[in-house]
Amino acid sequence: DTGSAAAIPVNPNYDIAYVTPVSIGTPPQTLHLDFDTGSSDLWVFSSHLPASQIRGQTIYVPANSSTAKLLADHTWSITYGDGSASRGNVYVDNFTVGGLTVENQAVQCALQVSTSFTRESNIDGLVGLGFSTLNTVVPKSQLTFFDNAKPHMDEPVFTADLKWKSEGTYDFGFIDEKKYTGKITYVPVNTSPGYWTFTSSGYAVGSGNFSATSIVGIADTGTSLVYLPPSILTAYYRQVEGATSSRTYGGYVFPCNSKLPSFTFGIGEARITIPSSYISYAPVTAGSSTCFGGLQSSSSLGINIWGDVALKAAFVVFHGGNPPTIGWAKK
Ligand SMILES: CC[C@H](C)[C@H](NC(=O)[C@H](C)NC(=O)[C@@H](CCSC)NC[C@@H](N)Cc1ccccc1)C(=O)O
Repeated sequence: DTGSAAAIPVNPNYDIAYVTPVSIGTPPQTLHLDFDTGSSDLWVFSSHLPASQIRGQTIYVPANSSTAKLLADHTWSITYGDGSASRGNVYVDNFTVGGLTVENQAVQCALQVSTSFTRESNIDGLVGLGFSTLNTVVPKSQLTFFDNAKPHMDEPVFTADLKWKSEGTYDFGFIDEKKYTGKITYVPVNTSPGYWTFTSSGYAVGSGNFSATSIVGIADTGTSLVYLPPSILTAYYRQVEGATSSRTYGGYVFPCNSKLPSFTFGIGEARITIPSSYISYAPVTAGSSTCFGGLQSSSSLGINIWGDVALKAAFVVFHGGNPPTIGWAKK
């Protein structure tokens, strides 16, 4: 089997996150979920949520699905790096993404979501595509959609073709040669942290020379920005007129009309270049002439994150073989 579905920016002006339409249950209920390689819970806004926590999201109503079954006495509770959180109970139901169906997929129904989820009216939940060891369901942890679908897939892979301010694609079970140029460079993945953790071979700022240095980080489709060690940030923003690290805004900001260099990172011998337009991320507040950078420091996270700002500069293959690997290509 294979599947292919759109990755749609939730906001027309800034790539805060991408959502993908999925069908759950019988008759199918369509929700728009944030496919997130940085976590492993599939959870949805549901009919169990208090109305006060719903602001325009589409909810999953298990009672309206003839194939929904409660997973009795199972609960979940998750927290994310940005401090957001959610928790609830668990059903299993039919789950379809772009024509690829998994029966008896664990669908975690929210009974409580934190305010940042309530505020994001275009995200109806998350589909965790990390390793199932990260799943928070107790007493028995559940498998991700990818782990459930893998045995039925033509190939045990999914690919991310995210795009700057436009609609991209997630493909499941096949690699679409039309979506990239040149060759795909695969590097090993360390699965023990539960994320798609890999080592980049170094970086370059603009047209400067390449600095060969190992950068261990995670490929996280559910994180908007790129978070890297402070020394790399200093090297980058030193080249940006008026750039400062702002305590007020919690990161590097600069005048929106400043000229920004591109940023290149290494995947083995290969090089992926993030255009400067991706790094001038957004005004700090609507209409401001001060912009927030798409590259920020990872020092407060304790982990480097290659989020959407980097992923949308490439075609990325999440290969779930034995052992798993991650592949990067230009496009
Ligand atoms: C503070 C929580 C720490 C980071 C840790 N949680 C995690 O690692 C979870 C699974 N993953 C995440 O918090 C991050 C990876 C960060 S590593 C510090 N990825 C998922 C996140 N972008 C999902 C999201 C999407 C939209 C809106 C908000 C959040 C834990 O539970 O211990």
